[in-house]
Amino acid sequence: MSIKIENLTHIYNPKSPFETKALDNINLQIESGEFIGLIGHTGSGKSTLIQHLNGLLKSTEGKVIINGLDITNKDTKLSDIRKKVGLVFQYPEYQLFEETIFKDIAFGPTNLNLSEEEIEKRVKESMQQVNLDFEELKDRSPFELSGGQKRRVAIAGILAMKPEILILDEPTAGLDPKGRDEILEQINSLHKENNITIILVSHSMEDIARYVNRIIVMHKSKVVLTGPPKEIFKEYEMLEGIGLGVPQVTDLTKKLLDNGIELNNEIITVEEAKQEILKWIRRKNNA
Ligand SMILES: Nc1ncnc2c1ncn2[C@@H]1O[C@H](COP(=O)(O)OP(=O)(O)OP(=O)(O)O)[C@@H](O)[C@H]1O
Repeated sequence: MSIKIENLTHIYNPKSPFETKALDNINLQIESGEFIGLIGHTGSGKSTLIQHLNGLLKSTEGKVIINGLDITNKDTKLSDIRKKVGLVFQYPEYQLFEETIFKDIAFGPTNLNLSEEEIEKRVKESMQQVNLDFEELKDRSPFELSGGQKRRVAIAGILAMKPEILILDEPTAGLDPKGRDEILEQINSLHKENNITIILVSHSMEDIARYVNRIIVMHKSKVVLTGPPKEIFKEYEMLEGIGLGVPQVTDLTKKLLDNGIELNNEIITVEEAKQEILKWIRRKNNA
């Protein structure tokens, strides 16, 4: 499913002393199957933007078009859109409420009036997708789980709706490095295996650089950069200027380059850096 955003502006508390323009004339096109990293400093407008993608917020001006359908049009049935656009909020584990993990994940599919067999199939599948053991966990309370496991239950609940667009707002917030890597790997597999459109909201360039096809950078309610990670990281000074920076390994490479060590300046993973440095050492030894 594709997303087109045209001249989207959102003002909170208009015409009051608390008026805030959270989105200022946003224009974006996201193609079906893209894996997007949406990044920006706190308060830049990321959460406001994603809430427009399934009609949770109403635009002050502008349009949001999902697969050709204008969801800002008052005649569009938002319930149909919400079945296809799955939104995982920040700290989704706080929204778990059922007495068993099965019931929690089955909540969305049950509301779709699916058969019991289909609901069970979807709960099993979505638990597998986030690496949770169905037999071991289905009858347990979600509240007995660790923070990372609770988050996976919450994500499984959205996956069980079989969304065609999956939006995750800071899915790694508050997790330890291992938990962060696991969640990101699972999201990456979901993208590879199902080719759904994914939008991953993050503060961290490190988190998204390895996985996404394209980065959208927001700053002060506007989209200021968009492109593949390697292109975005060339805008080093601008990213520093808006408090985002680049992944540490890209930063290190730049510093080595500035000091006369000839490396490819498009490095975004530790593995790429390792290979480039080894090549440089070999060149040096052969000279
Ligand atoms: N419900 C609201 N009412 C009034 N102002 C709001 C509301 N939600 C957000 N804002 C304001 O809109 C601006 C954008 O906020 P938003 O939450 O979209 O940013 P963000 O980039 O998602 O930030 P974070 O990374 O901290 O989640 C901020 O100035 C914020 O204070």
